[in-house]
Amino acid sequence: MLVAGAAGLGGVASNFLGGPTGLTDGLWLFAALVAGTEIALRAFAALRVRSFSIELLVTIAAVGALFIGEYWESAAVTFLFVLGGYLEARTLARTRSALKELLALAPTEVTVLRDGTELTLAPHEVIKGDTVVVRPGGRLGVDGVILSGQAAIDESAITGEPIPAQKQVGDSVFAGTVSHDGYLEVRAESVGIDTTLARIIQRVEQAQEAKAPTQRMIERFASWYTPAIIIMAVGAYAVTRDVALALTLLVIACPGALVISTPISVIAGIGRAARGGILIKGGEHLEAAGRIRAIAFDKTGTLTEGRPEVLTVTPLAGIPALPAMPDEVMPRTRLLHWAALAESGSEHPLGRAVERALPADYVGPRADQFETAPGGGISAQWQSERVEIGSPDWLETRVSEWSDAARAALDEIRKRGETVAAVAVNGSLVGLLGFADRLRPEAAAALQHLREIGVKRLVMLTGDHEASAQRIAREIGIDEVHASLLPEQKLQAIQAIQRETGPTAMVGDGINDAPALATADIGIAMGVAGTDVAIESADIALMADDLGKIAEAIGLARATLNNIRQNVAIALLTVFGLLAGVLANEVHMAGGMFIHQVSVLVVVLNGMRLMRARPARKRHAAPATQRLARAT
Ligand SMILES: Nc1ncnc2c1ncn2[C@@H]1O[C@H](COP(=O)(O)OP(=O)(O)OP(=O)(O)O)[C@@H](O)[C@H]1O
Ligand SMILES: [Zn+2]
Repeated sequence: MLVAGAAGLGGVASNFLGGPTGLTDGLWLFAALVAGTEIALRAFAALRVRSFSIELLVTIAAVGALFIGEYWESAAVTFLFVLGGYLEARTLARTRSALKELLALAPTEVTVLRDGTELTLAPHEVIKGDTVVVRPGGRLGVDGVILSGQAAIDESAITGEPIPAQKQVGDSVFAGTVSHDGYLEVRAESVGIDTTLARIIQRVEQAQEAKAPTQRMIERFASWYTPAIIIMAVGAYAVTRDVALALTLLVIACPGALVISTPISVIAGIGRAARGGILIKGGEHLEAAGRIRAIAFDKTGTLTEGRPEVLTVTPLAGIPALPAMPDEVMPRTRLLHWAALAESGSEHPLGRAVERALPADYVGPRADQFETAPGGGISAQWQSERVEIGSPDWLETRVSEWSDAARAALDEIRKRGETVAAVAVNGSLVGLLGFADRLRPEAAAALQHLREIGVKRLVMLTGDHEASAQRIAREIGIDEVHASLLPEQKLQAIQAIQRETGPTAMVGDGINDAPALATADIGIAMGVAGTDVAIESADIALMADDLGKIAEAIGLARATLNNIRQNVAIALLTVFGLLAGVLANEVHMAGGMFIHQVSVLVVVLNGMRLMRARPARKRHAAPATQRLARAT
């Protein structure tokens, strides 16, 4: 590029100063050969895989110009093409690597405590299980769990959340985050390329390669457009007998700006989203997210915090004590013991709640075997006892009798809007538990915001009973509730919404909502930092546990779609404008190439604007104190 540019300029100088024509043309010929060889080689490589490239158009035009003695045109066209390609590649690389800056956030040195002495190691030298020391103001070099100490940790590198989260013993922390205060000892869980930060960046790079539907369409278009242009140029020559005109047509019709129009926006949009803690899995999902008209929410863990508490414990008459327990244990405690035994192998949030309802030092027996019924409950075997816990509807078919007293107790708990789980031992109902879960503090405002940005329909899908679902729906302002759904019924509900309203997103925890998440046009998982499965299975993964990020993701997706449309418009208008100019005999080859290359750069720069996009995000966050409380 530099040699061709220098030779071309030399030719211009020679021409201007009235040098011999031989010298002037010789310099331009030399420039055209230097810049053109590279273009011709690329055109040839593409032809070998039977693809008509833009380079082919330029090569034909440049060679043709040399044949008719237009050395200046040939030199200018080839040089401008190479220069434009270079600038485009540079800006594209800059856009792609913007995220890599995040990696630079991980420190280059980590302090590790081994056998009571402090060692300074490179992050990848840390071994899983090492104790890593983090001083106030220090950055974490590994993913891990806090062993001692507590600190306010700025996780913005991962979640995009500017407000630090208060973390204490047992909480997970991530490489690239900063401890604002406090001395921490952290047990290393993932190091080097296995950290959440490193994996996010890797995932984003893959996502940026995944083609959007618009991009595929444009590539198909270009594959017949290029040969069509050659035929058109030949036709133009046949009619006008004007070689220069035919060659100019080849140059100005280059689809360069069109081909880059979509990928540049997708790369920038996905990169921008990732910096806000929103992982979008590819151009396809970005486009789909921009078209969302309805959103379905799972209840537990999505609209609520997913940390239910046991509020009501209602043992029924005649509840036995666990075989190993002394007889004086109160019936309430007996019920909790049976429930904890049944839940001992379960991952369900209600199971965790039962565990928390018992004293921290309680160690009960664990089930020998258990079987979960998704959306129903869990059935466990311990020695000769069979214990079952689950929704009353599910358990009703598995117990011998459901007494009037039990029915009255059930209605009572449901009236308060609590989620009920019933417990049976060896086929007899022994008691009922009532649970309540706190709403996410940002839920109501986040849903309101989604309505404001034009999402037509917000729906709650839950396995829970109608009464408790309705209570939560009222409080956060969702008017459509589908309750008592089994996982496959959630899937059918999504299909119905898609038929009635159009493109639908589903927000869920991915535990028992996997089929519905997969069926929705976009599956969104929240609060996934550190959970591999959720990151992998969702179309959009939100690092932070924040419903407000959904509107932000949709806003960014729409901004990207708009940006793509602008780019396609710029590309097409340029080609048509140039075509009119050529037909009016105003535009010639070098000038045409110049304007064409400018249009490519305009498209690239327009795409890059997305990197700085600030989606109109309302801070509907709860006051800081409440948020800190939530994070602990
Ligand atoms: N392990 C369990 N322990 C106790 N109850 C359970 C268990 N699994 C399911 N249930 C009962 O089945 C109902 C539906 O369970 P499911 O897991 O489908 O819903 P969820 O995920 O808790 O709620 P949502 O669908 O709103 O997220 C629960 O409300 C509860 O009554
Ligand atoms: Zn759920």
